[in-house]
Amino acid sequence: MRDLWPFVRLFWPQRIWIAGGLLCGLATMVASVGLLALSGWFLSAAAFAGLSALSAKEFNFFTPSAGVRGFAIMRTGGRYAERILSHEATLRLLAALRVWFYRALEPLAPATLQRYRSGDLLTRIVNDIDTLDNLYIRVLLPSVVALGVATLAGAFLWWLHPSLALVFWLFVLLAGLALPTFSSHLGYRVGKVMQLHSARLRTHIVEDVQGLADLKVYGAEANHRQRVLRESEALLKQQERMARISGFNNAMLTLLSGLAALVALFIAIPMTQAGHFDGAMLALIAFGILAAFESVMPLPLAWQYLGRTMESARRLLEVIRQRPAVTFNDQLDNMTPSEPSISFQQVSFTYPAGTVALQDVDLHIAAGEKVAIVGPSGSGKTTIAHLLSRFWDPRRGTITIGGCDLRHLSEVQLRDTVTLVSQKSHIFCATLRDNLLLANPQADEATLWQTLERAQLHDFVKALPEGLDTWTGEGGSRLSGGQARRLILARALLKNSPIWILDEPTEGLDTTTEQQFLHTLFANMGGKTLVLITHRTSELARMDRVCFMVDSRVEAVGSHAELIQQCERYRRFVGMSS
Ligand SMILES: Nc1ncnc2c1ncn2[C@@H]1O[C@H](COP(=O)(O)OP(=O)(O)OP(=O)(O)O)[C@@H](O)[C@H]1O
Repeated sequence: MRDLWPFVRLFWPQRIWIAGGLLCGLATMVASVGLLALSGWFLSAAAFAGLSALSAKEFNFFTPSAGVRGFAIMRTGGRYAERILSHEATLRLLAALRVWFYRALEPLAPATLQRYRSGDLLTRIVNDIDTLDNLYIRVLLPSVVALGVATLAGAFLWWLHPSLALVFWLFVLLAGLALPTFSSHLGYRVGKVMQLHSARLRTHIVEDVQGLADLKVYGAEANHRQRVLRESEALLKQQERMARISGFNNAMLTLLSGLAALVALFIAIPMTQAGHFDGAMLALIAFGILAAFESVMPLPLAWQYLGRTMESARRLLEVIRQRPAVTFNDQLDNMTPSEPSISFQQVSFTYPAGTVALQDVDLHIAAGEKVAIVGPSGSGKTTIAHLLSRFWDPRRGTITIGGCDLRHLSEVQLRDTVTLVSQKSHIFCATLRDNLLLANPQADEATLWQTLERAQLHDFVKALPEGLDTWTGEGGSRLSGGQARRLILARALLKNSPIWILDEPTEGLDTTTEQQFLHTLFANMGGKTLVLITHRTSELARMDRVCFMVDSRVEAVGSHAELIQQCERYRRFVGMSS
């Protein structure tokens, strides 16, 4: 239950809508009970009155029929208002929950979120948050309405005779408390397991759809289909169990409401004979009890789904209670880097999984310098880019930009100073314009076209029928590799930060496109500081210096020519024999 408290706090801003929904729900139910009870009494009383001409003449038809009409109108109006208010409350709660969860996710990206599969995260954001809806619409609303109706109906029966109220409350307690407790006990585990299977099923499906091309190529579709089928069958089994519990609940509820009316009649009949009230009141009591039980009907289902709701709450909290790999202190924006120089002093870093990625790295890059970082695969090059972007902090040592420790810069300052372009840079499934404006939302039309010109994309975009409003497709799938790289470069140009880190920006491009891309890049560098991480050796002579990394350490730093002269390993790395 503790897991639900953080979510209950999110309900507070929507209290007006929630309270409105609850009040209208209660009014509707009271009107329903009143309508059925009064109608029953009216018909019976009219029948009794019709037995003699005198009593028929004296019988007041108008007040009860006005009451029946009044209750009918109140029930219809109340239901309409209740639906509107509770839908409004639910949608607002959903929006608040999604925004709250997304905000909590942001500081966890990218380091901590690597632990989760994308399908799993999607399920948490969509399904688990939807399931939390149950808390208001299926638990809170029916519970409050049932409590209100049971109190009011019981008070009325007490006024008729206390024993009638006691019988009614006894059966209400059985149906509204004992049965839900029992079914929540039965449904708790089933609900939990059901939520788990449904999350797994979605994760598998998302993953399989993403990797469908590879599954086809390797003929592994059948295996993966089996995996989805197995998960689907496991989910169906749990759904079947849940349906059986629901069926049992419904049967018990009908039995208990019938028994309550029967026992009440059993007590009330002698009272009519003793002259406590007339015979028509028997219809009012029986119909009133049956109608009041309708408010108790949704309770077992609500409690039965509580397991599912709590499992969803647990899954959401599990993600957002993770500690971010880095925390920015945005109070610290009084420190400003004096110049775009970079310094790594004795920096060591180990990934949480235990892989040592950097050891005692010392590297100093002057403002405006262009430095390539090269080395065998796994030597720690990308880790340098990630530490400079503060996706992680070093375990030991200090990284400074313009003399400021990276940990003393606010996030805004750091992002304004350093732009990271990598082969994994994401192209959003949106228009070309949206993808560009991401870097600078204020950029006007003329600036966008100038930037495209600088990135050599101008002619391509101009020839498109929809120009800047052309859709890029998922991950830029409607663009060629070279166009996608240039779009990412254009985005970096729009950002115009003084330090650029490019991690394998030409990966996957053919030599001609790569040359064109690098040409565009160098033409646009101006006085920026450039850190270029690359496997390609063709451009190294154009760089001011090269940092050669081997086994998580800096092996040598110098100009390409110097390293060729001085470092045997470097010579071998660039493919030159000594
Ligand atoms: N997120 C991560 N979690 C755990 N280990 C990681 C992670 N990223 C990288 N590593 C490990 O850290 C080491 C350095 O990786 P890094 O990506 O920095 O190397 P690299 O030189 O850029 O390699 P490549 O040239 O293949 O891209 C490798 O052994 C790698 O397996």
